[in-house]
Amino acid sequence: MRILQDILYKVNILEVRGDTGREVLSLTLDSRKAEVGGCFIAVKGTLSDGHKFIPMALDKGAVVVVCEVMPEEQRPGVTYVQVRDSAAAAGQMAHQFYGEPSAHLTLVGVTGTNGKTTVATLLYKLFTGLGYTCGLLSTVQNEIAGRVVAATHTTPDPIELNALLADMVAAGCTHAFMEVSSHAIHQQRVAGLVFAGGIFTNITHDHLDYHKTFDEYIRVKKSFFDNLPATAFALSNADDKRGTVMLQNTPARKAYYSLRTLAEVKGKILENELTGLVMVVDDIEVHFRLIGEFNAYNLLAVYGAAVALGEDKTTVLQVLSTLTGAEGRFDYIVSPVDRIMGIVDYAHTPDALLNVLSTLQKLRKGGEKIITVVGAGGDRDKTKRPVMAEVACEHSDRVILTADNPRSEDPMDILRDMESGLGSAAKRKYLVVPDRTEAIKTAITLAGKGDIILVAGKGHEKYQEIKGVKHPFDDKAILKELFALLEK
Ligand SMILES: CC(=O)N[C@H]1[C@@H](OP(=O)(O)OP(=O)(O)OC[C@H]2O[C@@H](n3ccc(=O)[nH]c3=O)[C@H](O)[C@@H]2O)O[C@H](CO)[C@@H](O)[C@@H]1O[C@H](C)C(=O)N[C@@H](C)C(=O)N[C@H](CCC(=O)O)C(=O)O
Ligand SMILES: Nc1ncnc2c1ncn2[C@@H]1O[C@H](COP(=O)(O)OP(=O)(O)OP(=O)(O)O)[C@@H](O)[C@H]1O
Repeated sequence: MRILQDILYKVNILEVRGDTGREVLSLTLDSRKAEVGGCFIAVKGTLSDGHKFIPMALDKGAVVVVCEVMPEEQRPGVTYVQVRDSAAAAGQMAHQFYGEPSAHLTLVGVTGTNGKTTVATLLYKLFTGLGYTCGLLSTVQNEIAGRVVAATHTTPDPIELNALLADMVAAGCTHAFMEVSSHAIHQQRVAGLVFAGGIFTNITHDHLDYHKTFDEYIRVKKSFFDNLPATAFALSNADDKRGTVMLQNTPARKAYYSLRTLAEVKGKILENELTGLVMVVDDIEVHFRLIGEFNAYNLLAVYGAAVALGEDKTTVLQVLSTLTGAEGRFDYIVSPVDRIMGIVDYAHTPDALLNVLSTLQKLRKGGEKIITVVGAGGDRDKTKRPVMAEVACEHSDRVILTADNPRSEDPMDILRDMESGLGSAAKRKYLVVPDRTEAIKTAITLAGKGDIILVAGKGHEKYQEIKGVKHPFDDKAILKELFALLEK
């Protein structure tokens, strides 16, 4: 039983009209999901204002309304709570409603433009390998002690988030690892959570459709660290230009990881091959199965976090050395004929694409060609489209520009935006093949023995979203099917 005044315990309240001693059966931010006996929290969103939907929530049986602006007319029998910030209230109320689950877990949040999924997934695998029962909240999927729960967001809304954390506590989890997107920080989806640690991977040009300026994007990410408790650790990448700024005002225990400078967690790459990485970490030489310099950073972040949580260094490195990464992140298959290497990677930002391509360039031994299949998403930051095409052409031997998730946009418009970034030198390198399956097929036709095909942008996704409809689509499965045809 949840009593309203208990759930409101940490909320900054301006005014209450009605009974706060009443029971609340459910919480929702969406009037369409309001239930009899439940509480509707009205939040001002990016498209509309939840306050408009208060009557709808009440018609559906809600008995409590939490809002920033008191409605002019109030219905009898309903409790109205006016708060300073309803998005923050949603986080704090959900945390109380679900029994403060994060306080019963060692919860670590990972934020940054790239690497969140890889780092959170590696942490989940590492701590599971160390013998703990763990939970994971990631873009690819959520996991509760090994049970997979589909993910809708990188970071779910505060109500779903706290419900998932409560499920983890109920399943006996002691640790939880979660991605914290910049949208989530800005919309206060993590308000009220008790973090044991926060990790910063890196920050580059992305999500400017939402955050408008790079400075604002940095400010939002930094606020996650500003709000960590003093009992938590804050671990940042010393080699990222903004790595120090991120931790500037955090009350948490600060530590840095680095491949290039002095830091608490110091790593050095000895070998970087298609078979894995050999690194020296804290004077111990280790072979890792993950590939590429950016994964060296991810591994250092994971190692640093485990050490900050008091785990034994040698045991951590032993388990880490056995792990593979997350699905669709530098995921590869090799064709049975001609040993063409097909790599599926979620790189959908210029920086991530550059990272993958530079990694591949460093890893090739001889004259293997790199053939890149890449597009850009519709209804998202348009400025990155020409840059993605430019990066692809500059760092590959051949490029096939194709559709990603065009969403509501015409794929040809997106492809034209991409082409606008290409000068005359690139003209001989690229082809435009809008159909993604055909584009992958074209790449295979162009590939010779030992060549590398990078299919970038969609990673683990199992669909392609065209005109609002999600069609089944799986880059890795298509590569596999087409590779099998080479045998016939
Ligand atoms: C732009 C954005 O982030 N939107 C998120 C936001 O919605 P919003 O606040 O803008 O919603 P809105 O449509 O303006 O409505 C305002 C309020 O009215 C309510 N409403 C609306 C209609 C109605 O009939 N009744 C009603 O009560 C809504 O529930 C909402 O509370 O809050 C919702 C609840 O938390 C999210 O589901 C929604 O995610 C949308 C679907 C989305 O696509 N978000 C993406 C961009 C996102 O969050 N991505 C990041 C990862 C980014 C990355 O790293 O790649 C993520 O963490 O997943
Ligand atoms: N530390 C890193 N630095 C730069 N690029 C990285 C790093 N780790 C992974 N990448 C690249 O970025 C892509 C996205 O990686 P990952 O999914 O781990 O990041 P993310 O932050 O979770 O992104 P998203 O929130 O969009 O899922 C990977 O497919 C990989 O190519």
